[in-house]
Amino acid sequence: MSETIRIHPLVDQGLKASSAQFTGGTLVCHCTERPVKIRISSKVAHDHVCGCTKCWKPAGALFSIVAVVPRDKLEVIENGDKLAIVDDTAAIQRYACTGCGVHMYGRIENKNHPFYGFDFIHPELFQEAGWAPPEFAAFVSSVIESGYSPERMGALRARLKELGLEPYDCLSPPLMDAIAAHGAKPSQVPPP
Ligand SMILES: N[C@@H](CCC(=O)N[C@@H](CS)C(=O)NCC(=O)O)C(=O)O
Ligand SMILES: [Zn+2]
Ligand SMILES: [Zn+2]
Repeated sequence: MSETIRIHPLVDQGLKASSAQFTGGTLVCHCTERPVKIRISSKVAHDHVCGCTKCWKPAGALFSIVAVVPRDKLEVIENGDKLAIVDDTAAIQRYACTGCGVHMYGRIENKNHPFYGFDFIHPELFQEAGWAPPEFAAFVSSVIESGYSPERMGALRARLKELGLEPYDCLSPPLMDAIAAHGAKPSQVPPP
């Protein structure tokens, strides 16, 4: 009997469709008292599951769900005094709630970073439904760093494909191309 591989509770039963009406909403942390609330006035883009050790995931999940929004479309609206940066040396400064530990958003302050201008959020924290579901799986091999058995990686990648989440060990090819294009020097290769 094949064992069930749990990716994330919102992914394991199949992905929920996005709604054309979704244009943003409110992210809420897990605190029962004085929850942190963040207003997002935008759709989410590049939603994906991430297997890296740095992204916040709920208990029991192997992957996080992460998407981006323009940084000027994100506003902390309640209890922002509870937020603290997890690691201020990381490229993405992740703001976590000091009450419940949930990461509310990640921000890039380096203006030369290819993704400067975008904040990283966990759309499962939206009060509202309808956000675009994950499109691919990033940093898949990184789950081994969290203790996942290397022998089970074949089954894990097969399960991700079954869910429609193509597995990559870094980001997806279009995002990797965007990063490379950002760092490209004037043309040293013949044009196509
Ligand atoms: N293998 C590493 C990968 C960490 C990593 O590079 N994470 C990516 C995806 S979230 C990233 O962009 N990190 C930038 C940062 O964390 O500041 C781990 O699992 O800790
Ligand atoms: Zn909290
Ligand atoms: Zn990550």
